[in-house]
Amino acid sequence: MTGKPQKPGLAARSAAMRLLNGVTADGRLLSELIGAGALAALPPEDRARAQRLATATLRHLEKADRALKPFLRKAPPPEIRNILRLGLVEICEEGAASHAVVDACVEIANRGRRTRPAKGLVNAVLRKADPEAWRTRPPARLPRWLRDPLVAAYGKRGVAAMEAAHAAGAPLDLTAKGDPALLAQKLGGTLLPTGSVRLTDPGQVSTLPGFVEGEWWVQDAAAALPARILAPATGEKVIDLCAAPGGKTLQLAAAGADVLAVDKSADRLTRLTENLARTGLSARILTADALEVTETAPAILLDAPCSATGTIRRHPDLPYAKDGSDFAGLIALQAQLIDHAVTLLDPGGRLVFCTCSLLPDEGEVQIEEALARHPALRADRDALTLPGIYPNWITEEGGLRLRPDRAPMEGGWDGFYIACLRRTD
Ligand SMILES: C[S@@+](CC[C@H](N)C(=O)[O-])C[C@H]1O[C@@H](n2cnc3c(N)ncnc32)[C@H](O)[C@@H]1O
Repeated sequence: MTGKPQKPGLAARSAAMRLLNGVTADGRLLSELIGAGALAALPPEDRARAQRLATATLRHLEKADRALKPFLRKAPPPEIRNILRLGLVEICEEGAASHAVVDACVEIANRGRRTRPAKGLVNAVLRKADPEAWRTRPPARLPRWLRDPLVAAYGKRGVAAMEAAHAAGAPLDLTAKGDPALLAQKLGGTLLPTGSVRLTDPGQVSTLPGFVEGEWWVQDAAAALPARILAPATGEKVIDLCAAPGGKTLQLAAAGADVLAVDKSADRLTRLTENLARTGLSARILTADALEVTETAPAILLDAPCSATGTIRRHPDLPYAKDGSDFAGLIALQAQLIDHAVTLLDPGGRLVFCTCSLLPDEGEVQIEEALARHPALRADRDALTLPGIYPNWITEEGGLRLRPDRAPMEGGWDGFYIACLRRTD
């Protein structure tokens, strides 16, 4: 071995910095960066630590920028700003020992040609980190490109409440293959009124009892609702048009439906196949563009590709990796998929449309326009009446609006929009 031994925690912090730069400078999602091997060279504990640090920094990014502003005469270059953000969040939010974080951040700055000149600044600023003052600051605001349309839809107070929910993060929700009450008991979790099992401090998911045996799968409580709303009868044929990686397919199969799971991504369908194998459930799988499906069914689920803005509390990188420029294409595709799904519905059949989005263009507006285009469809409000769902969450056009700040139970849920459309001709 040559060279000085690495300071403890430095490898994880350096990797977290690379993740942070990849999101904020290159517009890549954490999942893409990690999937492409960004953490592959690290031992498992450093990998977990790097991911946790990068995620925490992104979750509190705008709050960190506001806290740093008084100490900076001018905006620092992006890489230095990210070192400051990371250090501040680790001290103030993660409760790490200040001197260790300052030393590590100075060392990280010292290692880069472009960041070296700023190591004195990093040292001086991070020494002033004040966890007490941090606690009194409001949560991170969303970037303007996303905040503006959300304020237009939900008002400033609504968006501030969502931002508080994003800052709080998310618990782990599971869907049981069998009896959820028994699963809640077995894992010491809480059974939510909607039927999901919630764990607040789960540790590593794959080591929880029943994972290997396929007794449950990870699925946010909001994401578990579309299949419950579709409520297939035993043996009923259901087409799941955008199915992978398969959380909803598993629910439909567990309910005894005869499921055709369609997705155009072969890679994502591999995960669906693995999930079916682990849980011992079955579905027919079709790798295809949903727009080319010709089979018909009395029940169709369309979990359309969308902005995923409802999942920010789990994926705080999203507001920084994206800028909304690809959303118009997604919104147009959603409308096309709805129109095609309607042609596959048997007379009297039902189509459940959903998106994990907070944007009305991918929910309320989409369904309002679909109802105008298809006079034979009606929105089935009764299908949305489930335990744990408040009547005032039902929207004017007859859909269900779920928001991260809107939940009676401890811990909130993801943002989602769900509507059940029935063919009346
Ligand atoms: C929101 S995800 C589905 C999540 C899934 N329903 C679940 O519960 O695990 C959207 C899916 O739509 C798929 N997709 C996008 N465009 C498609 C198309 N034209 N035809 C079929 N699948 C499509 C994507 O590959 C992605 O897997």
